[in-house]
Amino acid sequence: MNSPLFDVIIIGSGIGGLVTASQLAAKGAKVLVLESYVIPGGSAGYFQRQGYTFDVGASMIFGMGSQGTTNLLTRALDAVNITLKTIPDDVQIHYHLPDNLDIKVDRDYEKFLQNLIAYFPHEAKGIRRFYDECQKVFNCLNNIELLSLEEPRYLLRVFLKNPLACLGLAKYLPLNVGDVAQRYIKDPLLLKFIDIECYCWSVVPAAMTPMINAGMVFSDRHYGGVNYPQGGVGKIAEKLVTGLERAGGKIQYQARVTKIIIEQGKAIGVELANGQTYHAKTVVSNATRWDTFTKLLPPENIPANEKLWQQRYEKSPSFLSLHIGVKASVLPLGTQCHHILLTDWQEMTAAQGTIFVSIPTLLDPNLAPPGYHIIHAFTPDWITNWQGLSPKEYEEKKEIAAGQIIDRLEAIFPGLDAGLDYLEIGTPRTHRRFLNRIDGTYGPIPKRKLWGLLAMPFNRTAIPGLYCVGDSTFPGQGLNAVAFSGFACAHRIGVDLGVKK
Ligand SMILES: NC(=O)c1ccc[n+]([C@@H]2O[C@H](COP(=O)([O-])OP(=O)(O)OC[C@H]3O[C@@H](n4cnc5c(N)ncnc54)[C@H](O)[C@@H]3O)[C@@H](O)[C@H]2O)c1
Ligand SMILES: CC(C)=CCC/C(C)=C/C=C/C(C)=C/C=C/C(C)=C/C=C/C=C(C)/C=C/C=C(C)/C=C/C=C(\C)CCC=C(C)C
Repeated sequence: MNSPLFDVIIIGSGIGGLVTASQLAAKGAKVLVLESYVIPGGSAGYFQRQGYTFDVGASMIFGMGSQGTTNLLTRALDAVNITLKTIPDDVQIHYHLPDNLDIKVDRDYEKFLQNLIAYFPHEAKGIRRFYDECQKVFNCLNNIELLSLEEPRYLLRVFLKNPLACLGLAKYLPLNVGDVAQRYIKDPLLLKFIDIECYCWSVVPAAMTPMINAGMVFSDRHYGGVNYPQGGVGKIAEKLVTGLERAGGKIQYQARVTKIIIEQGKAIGVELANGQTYHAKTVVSNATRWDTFTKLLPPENIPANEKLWQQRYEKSPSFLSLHIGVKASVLPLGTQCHHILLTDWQEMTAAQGTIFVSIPTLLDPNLAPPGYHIIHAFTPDWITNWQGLSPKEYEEKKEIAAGQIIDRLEAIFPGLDAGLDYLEIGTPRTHRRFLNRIDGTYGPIPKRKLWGLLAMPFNRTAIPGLYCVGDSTFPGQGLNAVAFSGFACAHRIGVDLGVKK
C-alpha cells in the first residue's frame, strides 16, 4: 500500500534542503525531509570528540547579518520564528601570501582598503574602483526581495518595484570578476591577490568567478559581516529543524534514498535503502546534480540539459581536513579566526597548495575544553589521490599528509606540533562517505570560462515534479548561496502547488 501523500519530499538536510523544507512548511505545505546521516546539516554539520565540537566543513558564515535582504540565513530562521545568537568576526581573513603579502580583510571597509593600498599605493584608485563596483552589485541584490528567477510574476513585480536594481543585476549576470578587475587594476601581483580572494571561496581564479557572487562575498563581509553561530555551525541546521518541526514538517534520519520513483515521466516519490517508499506531489533533491542524475535516477536517462550542464561544469576537488585540538598557548596574542596560507603563487590551485585555517574557539571558546583551541585546517585535494590504497597505506598516507600540513602551519603557529592534544584527519574519501557527495566534491566549477552565472541551472529539472536545490544549483557554493537556492526552490514549488499561506 502507498504511504501517505506529502506535498513535498526533500532528499537531504543540507542547508539548501532545510531552507526549502522550512519555507514550505511555514507556508502550510506537508513536508518530509529524508536524511541519510544521523544529524542534519550535511557540509554544515558537526561532530564531537573528547570535549571538542568540530565543524565538518563550512565555518566562515555569511548571511547572518541583521539588515537588508541578503541575510538569508537569518531570514530563513526568522520565517519559522527562530533566532540564533551569533558572534561577529572583526576580520574575515588574514592572508599569509607569497611576496611577503600579509593582509587582513577587516570588517570595516575603509580599514581593509587601506591595508591593501599600503602594499599597492600606485593602485589606490583602481583598488577602490574595483571593490566599489562589487558593492554596486551587492546594493542591487540587497534592495530586492530574493526569490525564484524561474517565476515570471515575481520577476515582473520586482522589476516594477526596483527597475534600476534589476537592470544592474541583469548587466552583471554574464560577467566574471577577472573582466571587471582588469579594467581597473594593472599590477600583476595585485591581480594575483584578486585571484586568491576569489579562489578561497569559488575554487577558481577571478577569470572564472561570477561577478554576482563576488559582489555578495566582497561586500557582505563589510555589511552584514561574517558572524559565527554560538554553539557551532551545526546549530544553524539544528535550529532550522526545530522551526521545520514546529511548523508541522517532518524529518527522518538514517533514511538513505536510493531511487526517485518516476511514473509516466513524472517524479512521484522515493524509495529508501530499506525498501520503504514515500509518495509526494513533488520531490526535491538536495544531493548534488551528479548524484541525483546518476545514482538516484537511471544514468541512461539523463535529460539533455543536465548533460549540457555536465559538459560545462566539472566537480571541484574535495578537501584534506585536519581537525586539531591544541593548547591555547600555541596561538599568539591577537590571532584571527580565519587564515589563508600560500607559499608559491604557482601552487594556488594545486592539490594541497592553498591551506585554509579556521579557529572557531577564538569566537566561541565553549567548543573546546578550557585552555584548548580548535584549529580546522583544510586544503583542496582530489579523491583520485586517495584511491587504490590498502587500509595500511591509506592510514600512512594520512599521517604523512597531516605532518606536512602541520609543518607548514608552524610558520604562523610556532609550537603547534608540540601543543597537539587531538588530531582527526579527513580525506576526500571521508567527505564522500559522510556527506554523500560524489567524489567528496566541494561543488561545481566551470570547465572553461563561462558567461558568469548564466549557465547555472535553477531549481526546476526536465522531469516534471522533480526539483534540485543546493550548491549545484544557481548561484553555487556557500551557505548563503544555498540558502538562496532554498528560498527560490520553495517559492517555485509554492507557486506550482498553489500553496497559499
Ligand atoms: N569543507 C567545506 O567547507 C565544504 C565542503 C563541501 C561543501 N561545502 C558547502 O556546503 C554547502 C552545501 O550545501 P547543500 O545544501 O548543497 O548540501 P550538503 O551537501 O551540505 O547536504 C546534502 C545533504 O543531503 C544528504 N543526502 C545526500 N544524498 C542523500 C540520499 N540519497 N538520501 C538521503 N540523504 C542524502 C547528505 O547526507 C547531506 O546531509 C555549500 O555551501 C558548500 O559550499 C563546504
Ligand atoms: C527582470 C530583469 C530585467 C532582470 C532580472 C535580474 C535579476 C532579478 C537577477 C537576480 C539575481 C539574483 C537574485 C542573484 C542572487 C545571488 C546570490 C544570492 C548569490 C550568493 C552568493 C553567495 C556566495 C557565493 C557565498 C559564498 C561563500 C563561500 C563559498 C564561502 C566559503 C568559504 C570557504 C570555503 C573558505 C573558508 C576560508 C577560510 C577558513 C580561511
